[in-house]
Amino acid sequence: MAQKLDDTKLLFRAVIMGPPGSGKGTISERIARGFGLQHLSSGDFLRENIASNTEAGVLAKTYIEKGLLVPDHVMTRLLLPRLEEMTCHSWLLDGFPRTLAQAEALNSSCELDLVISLNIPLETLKERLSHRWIHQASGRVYNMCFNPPRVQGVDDITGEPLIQQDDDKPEALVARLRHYKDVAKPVIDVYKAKGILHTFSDTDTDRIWPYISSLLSAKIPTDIADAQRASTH
Ligand SMILES: Nc1nc2c(ncn2[C@@H]2O[C@H](COP(=O)(O)OP(=O)(O)OP(=O)(O)O)[C@@H](O)[C@H]2O)c(=O)[nH]1
Ligand SMILES: Nc1ncnc2c1ncn2[C@@H]1O[C@H](COP(=O)(O)OP(=O)(O)O)[C@@H](O)[C@H]1O
Repeated sequence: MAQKLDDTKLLFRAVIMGPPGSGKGTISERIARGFGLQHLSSGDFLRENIASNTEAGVLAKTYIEKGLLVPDHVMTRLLLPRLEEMTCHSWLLDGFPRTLAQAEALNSSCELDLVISLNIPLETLKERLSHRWIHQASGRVYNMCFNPPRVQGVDDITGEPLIQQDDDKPEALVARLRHYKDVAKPVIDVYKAKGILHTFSDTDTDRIWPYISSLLSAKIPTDIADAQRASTH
């Protein structure tokens, strides 16, 4: 159950996991909008740190540029203090934890209520990522078929050009997916053993979403969702 802080406030802490392209970012945005959870994306947070040249950002950049995961101690040093600042908020973590060591560090700092795991077929992932374009500065994601920008090739908010990432190319993607599976399996096993794992399998985000939405509606009382929405907007 959600952690009780005082008589009026309940907090809800969730994690969303899934391979690259599984729709974590897309679903996280819907959850943030619909249920008022603060969306915390490790990728966005790293990009912010890189853009503002923090010590951790400079270090993380050297790994990301090589297509590697950022070391666990760098990730936990970055993310855990951020979570500690959010003691009064309900949140949804996207992209963290990715490894068993990160899951253990998170475990010792807070109690999770729910883990959503997206299980999407390989062919679907390849197809989606080959159509993915992003606005690099903000991390905003588009898909030329599923959610195209209003003007082709241009970010809706800033009007700046969109780019396609090298690691969304098919050869790089297969290696990334294999790596994801190896690293994520023990993390998924931990959450399964805790009884908080919910796995969703389909080729389509729009078909998965109603199930996630009703799960969250059952777990997050309406008044809490309303209060969270009011405090995040
Ligand atoms: N065709 C199609 N595309 C989708 C669907 N759901 C998401 N997408 C698109 O697929 C791409 C990947 O979705 P994201 O939400 O970025 O996935 P992610 O899991 O956050 O990906 P990473 O950032 O690589 O971890 C984006 O271009 C989405 O717009 C869907 O149901 N159908
Ligand atoms: N929890 C994490 N542990 C290690 N590295 C991470 C983590 N989250 C993000 N990263 C690094 O940041 C990069 C960008 O992350 P993200 O935007 O989630 O994109 P993707 O899921 O496509 O790899 C990752 O490829 C990885 O190098």
